[in-house]
Amino acid sequence: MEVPLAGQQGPQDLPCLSVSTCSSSSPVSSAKPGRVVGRFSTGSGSAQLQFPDCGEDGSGPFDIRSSQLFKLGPVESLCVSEDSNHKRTDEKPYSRAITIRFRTEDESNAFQQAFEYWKKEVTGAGTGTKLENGSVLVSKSKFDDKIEASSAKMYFHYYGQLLHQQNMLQDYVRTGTYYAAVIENRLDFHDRVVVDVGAGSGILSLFAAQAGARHVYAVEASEMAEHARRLIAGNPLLAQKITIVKGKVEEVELPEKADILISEPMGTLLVNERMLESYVIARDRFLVPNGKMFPTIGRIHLAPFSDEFLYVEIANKALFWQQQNYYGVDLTPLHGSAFQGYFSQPVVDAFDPRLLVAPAITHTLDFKTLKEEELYEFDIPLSFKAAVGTRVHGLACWFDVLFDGSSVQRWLSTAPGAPTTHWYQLRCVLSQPLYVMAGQEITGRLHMVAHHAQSYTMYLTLSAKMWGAGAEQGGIIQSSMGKLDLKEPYYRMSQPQPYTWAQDQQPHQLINSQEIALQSQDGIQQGHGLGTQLN
Ligand SMILES: C[S@@+](CC[C@H](N)C(=O)[O-])C[C@H]1O[C@@H](n2cnc3c(N)ncnc32)[C@H](O)[C@@H]1O
Repeated sequence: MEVPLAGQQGPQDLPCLSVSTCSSSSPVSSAKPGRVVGRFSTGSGSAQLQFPDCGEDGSGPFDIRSSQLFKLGPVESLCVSEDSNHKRTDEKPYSRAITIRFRTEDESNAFQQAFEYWKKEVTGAGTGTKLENGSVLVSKSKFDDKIEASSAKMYFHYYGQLLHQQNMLQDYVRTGTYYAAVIENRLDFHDRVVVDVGAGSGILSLFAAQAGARHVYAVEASEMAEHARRLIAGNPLLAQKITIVKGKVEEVELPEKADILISEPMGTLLVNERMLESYVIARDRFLVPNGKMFPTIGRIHLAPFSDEFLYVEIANKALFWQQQNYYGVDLTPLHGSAFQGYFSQPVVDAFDPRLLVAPAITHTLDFKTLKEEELYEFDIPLSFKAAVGTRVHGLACWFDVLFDGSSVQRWLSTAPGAPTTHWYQLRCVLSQPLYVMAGQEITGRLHMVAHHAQSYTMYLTLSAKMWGAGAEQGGIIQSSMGKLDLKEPYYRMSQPQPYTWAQDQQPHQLINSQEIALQSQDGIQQGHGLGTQLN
């Protein structure tokens, strides 16, 4: 049903079936039972919603700027409003609520759209403040301040499509681990208020409801919120416990605080997409002090690797630009840039852990205490001891997250060698490899700087110290640097995987010999991580 959008000043009437206050289940008095009109208008300098057919007993007027409309079901909504007489700070600020019933789902959707229109366009809420002279002072949300509008548009468009939600749902390592973490820790959910941060299809909200949550607020900014609404309505035993709230966690208001947050905010290398920042903002906005977070901590693991085949593959991509007679044109002036360009792409694929040259180091992010700003720019100092003598081609990275439940602690791991997830692993390949001897120290730094396109620029330095005769004179003999864009990964999953491993082969044996055999690895599904693909 199309909503006839109101002009800035003209009132807009929309039909409802009945209105009841939340303190009583009986409808508030109406002139003609079964014929109630919800009127959106501007009055006393602000946008209001009222029900002129009803009496004064709690049905309005509502100041739309400080009100929220939640869909309780296909033909039922809840309108909660901040009480303007509210003085005490120790009470929940929303103290007035009505339930609105509609004859049809179309009427309900039209009302919802009108509410959102009046909130955004007429009051300027969410995008700015309406000044007395009628102009709007734009004060964007924390999300809009950090993220380019074009990036956000593409991002939420991507997640608004079922096929991409399906890709995540079909990662059974991921979804199965979430399910186990929730159901095995049902004590943490039973009779608790839950907020699902970035609910997508609503799957985690449904898990939380299965675990006995008292109520779940499923916050989702993309159009997927509409699909989630339908999915949840189609599971009626759980639906009554779940409210979909369409909007960004940085902007929406909820009627109560959460005892526990659940979310899947992890991107490639954990931090891609910058959704961890939204998770932390949701914690500060919605979680009770000492409330639980699922996941609770995240860890990035990093180790040097040796992969001659991968290195040659990347270096060879730029060979095209070495042609001196491409239809009579010399392409070589661009060879250097193309070469650097290919090495600026982190490689996403599943690799054999025996390519690692040293035990991994770990960088931990504690979601319960992490500050949002700490994710804008951070440094991971690197220090390894090579287990073998080999060429080091770069840094391999993966992550895991912990669900620190009261009953069971569960890890979701994306490590090489562990069951493959849609995140795979990530490798930063250096254009200048280092040669190391067994036992040699490799040091360096990974400096991560967030950018406005919901990702990071990665600055990697690796150095190998002097080794053997004359080493006591000190000094670093080799150093290699790379600048990579986490938003522009090279998805290599569909490429032939180069290594075959004999059953009895020990780690690093092949690294020493650098024997390379071709093996096609069909059937690996393309993953996603922000860039051309997400998460
Ligand atoms: C990785 S998906 C996870 C979806 C779902 N929770 C699941 O586990 O299948 C992240 C979801 O969060 C949503 N999202 C990302 N940032 C958000 C924000 N700031 N506010 C609300 N939703 C957000 C995206 O649109 C996307 O649907």
